[in-house]
Parts: sequence; C-alpha cells; structure tokens
Amino acid sequence: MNFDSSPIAAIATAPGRGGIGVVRVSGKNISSIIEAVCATKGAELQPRHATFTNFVNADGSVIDQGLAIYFKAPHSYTGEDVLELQGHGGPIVLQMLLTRCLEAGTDIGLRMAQPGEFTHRAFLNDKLDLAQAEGVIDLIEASTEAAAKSASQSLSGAFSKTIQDLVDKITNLRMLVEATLDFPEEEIDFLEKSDARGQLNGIREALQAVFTQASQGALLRDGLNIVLAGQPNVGKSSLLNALAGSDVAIVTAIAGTTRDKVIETIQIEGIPVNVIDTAGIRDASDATDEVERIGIERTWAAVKTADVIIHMLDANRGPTRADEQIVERFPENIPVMRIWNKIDLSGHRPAIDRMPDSTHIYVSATDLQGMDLLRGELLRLIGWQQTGESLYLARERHLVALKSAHDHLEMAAQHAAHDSEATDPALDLFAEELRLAQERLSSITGEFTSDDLLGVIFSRFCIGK
Ligand SMILES: Nc1nc2c(c(=O)[nH]1)N(C=O)[C@@H](CNc1ccc(C(=O)N[C@@H](CCC(=O)O)C(=O)O)cc1)CN2
Ligand SMILES: Nc1nc2c(ncn2[C@@H]2O[C@H](COP(=O)(O)OP(=O)(O)OP(=O)(O)O)[C@@H](O)[C@H]2O)c(=O)[nH]1
Ligand SMILES: [K+]
Ligand SMILES: [Mg+2]
Repeated sequence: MNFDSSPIAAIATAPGRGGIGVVRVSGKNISSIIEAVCATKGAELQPRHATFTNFVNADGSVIDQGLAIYFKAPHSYTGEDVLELQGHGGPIVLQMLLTRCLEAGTDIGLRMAQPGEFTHRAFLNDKLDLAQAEGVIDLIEASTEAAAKSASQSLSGAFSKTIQDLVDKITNLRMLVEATLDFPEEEIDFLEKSDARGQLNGIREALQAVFTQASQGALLRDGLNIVLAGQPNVGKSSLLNALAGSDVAIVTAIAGTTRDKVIETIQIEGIPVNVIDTAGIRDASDATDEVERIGIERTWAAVKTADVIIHMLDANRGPTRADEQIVERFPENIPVMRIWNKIDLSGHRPAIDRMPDSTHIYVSATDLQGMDLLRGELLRLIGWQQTGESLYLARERHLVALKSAHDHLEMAAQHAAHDSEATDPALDLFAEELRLAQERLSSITGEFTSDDLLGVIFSRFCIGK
C-alpha cells in the first residue's frame, strides 16, 4: 500500500443518498483548496467554525451550497490540517465536489485517500492508539447495540487504558527485578522482600479478567454462522422465520421449496447470528429439477462455512436412513445440534437432551415452542456468559497477544518458584519473561507494530475513514 504523506481527499460519508454528505481533505497547504473551492467572499475560514458558502468550479459555476469547516493542525481528527466540505448527500454532487478538490489541489499533490488513511494518519500523529483505531472501524461495522457499546469502549480508550495499566504494573516489577540483577548477592531474598510473587499474582489475575472481557467481547464482534440443514419439509424455513420473527423465507408443504440459501441476521443477547436456511437435502434422483439439484449443492457449500450446524429432523417421523446419510457428510470439526421439529404433531414436550454425541432439542417452529432452549444452547455452545461487566470488542489479534502475555507470565511464575535449597530462583529468566509479556501487551495498543500489520489493519477500513 502506498502511504506517502501527500494531502488526501475522499468522500467521508456512506455511498448512496443522504441528507448531508461530506468531502474531507487532510494534509499540508490545503488553504489553497479553500480559496479555490469555497467562495467565502474573501473572508478566511475561522478554524473549527462552520461557514455557509458556495462550492464552486474553476469558472465560478456553483456545484453546491454547504458548510465548510477548517481544522488547523494539530487540532483535527488526523492531526493535520483538515477541511470538511459538508454538502448535500447525493452521490453525483459529492463526486463532483471531490473531483473539483482534486483538480484544485493538483499543485500541492492532493490525491485520493486510501481506505482507512485518515485514521492511519490520526494513529501516526498520536491522536489514537491502535486499539482505538480498531475501535473506530468496529463501531462503524457493529451490527448490534451490544457490539456498538463495546466498540465504543475501545474507541474511547477504556480498553487501551486497561492494557496500559497492566503494562505499567509489569514495568514496575521489571524495574525491581532488574535493579536486583545488578547486585547478585541480594538475589535470594529479593523475592521475599519485594513481594515479587505477590505482585506477579496480582498481575496475572488482572490479565485473566481482561482476557475474559475480551474473549466475550470477541463473540459480539464476530457473531456466528448457523446453517439449517436437513431433509426437505422438516421445517428449516419455518425455523428461520420463527427465529427472525418474520416471514423471511417461503414455507410450503411442497418438498423442495427452498432453492437458494436464505440468510437472516438475528441477535441473541446482542450477539449477531447469521441464520442460513438451505435447500432440503435429498438424492438427486428425487429432486424435482435442475434448480433444486443446484440448491442442494449450495447447501453442502454452506454447511462447510458453519460455526454450528443445525441438523433438523421431523420429530413426528423419527430418524430415517436419509438422516444418517446426511450426518455422515457433515464436516467432523463443526459442532452439530439435532433439532427435532413438529413436536406439536408428535406429542413430545419442548426439551433439551444433552447426549454424548450431540445435543437434541425438541421444538415446534410453527407453535414457537422450545425456541428459548435453542437460543440458550447456541449461546452455551460458543461459550457466552453474561458477566454484567463491560466487554471489550476484541479482535483475534488482541486475544492472541493476551494469551501470549499470559503464557509468559506463567513462565515467569515458574522461574520465581525455583527457590528450593538446590536451585536459586532464576531471576534473569524471570525478568526476561516479564519483558516478553510486556512486549506482547504493548502490541495491542500498537507500540511494537510492523508497518505490514498496520497496512493490513487500516486497509480493511472504508474509503474516507
Ligand atoms: N464532521 C465530523 N464529524 C465527525 C468526525 C469528523 O471527522 N468530522 N469524526 C471522525 O471520525 C468523528 C469525531 N471524531 C473527531 C475526533 C477528533 C476531532 C478533533 O478535532 N480533535 C482535535 C480537537 C480536540 C478537542 O477540541 O478536544 C484534537 O484532537 O486536537 C474531531 C473529530 C465523528 N464525527
Ligand atoms: N405442525 C407443524 N408443521 C410444521 C412445523 N414446522 C414446519 N411445518 C410445516 O412443514 C411444511 C414444510 O415446512 P418448511 O419450513 O417449508 O420446510 P423446509 O425444511 O424449509 O422444506 P424445504 O425448503 O422444502 O426443504 C410446511 O407445511 C410447514 O407449515 C411445525 O413445527 N409443526
Ligand atoms: K417445504
Ligand atoms: Mg425451506
């Protein structure tokens, strides 16, 4: 990715039509663009004040009327000089305004911004740390209120502060240990005097608490895919509609109704869950036509992408050979739940039965029985616990770093424990493990981060962010 320091411009608002749309420019010497594009009757823009003005072409013709706001470095989102042109939110008018800015900025090297480049600059200029920058995108992408709240924790710096507190505690302990290393004769009773083990235990407990909040939060961010699979007419589409609370998929008594997969995102306790309804599985020879056969192929493709497979069966009919054949084809590494549907016909009660091989749940999709059992079991399966604590919308990268820091602290504890008669505690190794733990934690806020990783993180943003 080409991240040079020339001034950049982009449409900052979502593509499509809206009441208002914003073109944003950031970089050095952008006052020439203000002069060219904003016909402010000679007056300069007062920093951080909205000024109503015409946005004009080189020949003086008016593109739009709007508000212009100038943010003088370093007091801006990016930490550079920023100009916001807030016009009407139409895709064509905003594109014309952007094109006009780029044309007026040729002299100063103005170019289109790369995805995430405004926020990347905010990071480089110390306006945000890496976890906060990730919070920006996670807030924009949040698909449930709970996810948005947790992303906001990251954006505001609460997650970073928690990490920084841990780093500070480790730093203090390291300073103690490293000071002692210079005076080897004191090593032996150092651990006692300074309560180094007590401090280490405190740090390990705090890290464990952060890890729990982060791994729970990660569920809010990632959500999960559940695929409804089974023979035709067992009630897969009916279950999708029951979970979604609306008629998303067509339901008929005709076997082979669903052809293409139908996806609906629901939420269970704030966790986004993509429920994927598929074509009922039966032998190609029984399928009515080519369309259904292709649909069944798509079912098998969808099954492979599942975090959890829901194998639906007809409780009124009981298991059949065809169901066994379906189960045999499920990938081994994906958890499967057996949902027995139509208990209103079979006389079963809504129930959950945890068998060694898999969990069986008895429901009626049309009578909405057993739905809470199903939702609860899905949450249990992915390890969701309601702690009531605020959660951090952690990414896999954060979880990996937390886990690695945890492992290094555990090694440190082992080195500190080597104080039997025979061996002295290995203080140098203790100190080294502390250093590694600290480094792993600091990578979360971006203190030790390669340009490659930054490129990967920011390129996943949208343009204009
Ligand atoms: N119009 C507009 N709305 C927006 C943004 C924006 O860039 N423009 N934001 C973009 O994401 C978000 C707000 N984030 C912002 C963060 C910092 C600054 C800023 O000017 N910071 C200065 C001054 C801080 C202060 O006065 O306290 C600074 O950090 O020095 C502006 C917006 C959401 N809403
Ligand atoms: N009595 C009863 N009927 C049900 C229940 N669930 C679904 N049905 C009926 O079973 C028939 C098939 O339901 P669908 O939801 O279309 O079944 P499907 O598994 O999606 O079928 P295909 O898309 O053809 O594979 C419809 O007539 C539904 O009304 C249930 O819990 N109880
Ligand atoms: K059907
Ligand atoms: Mg169906």
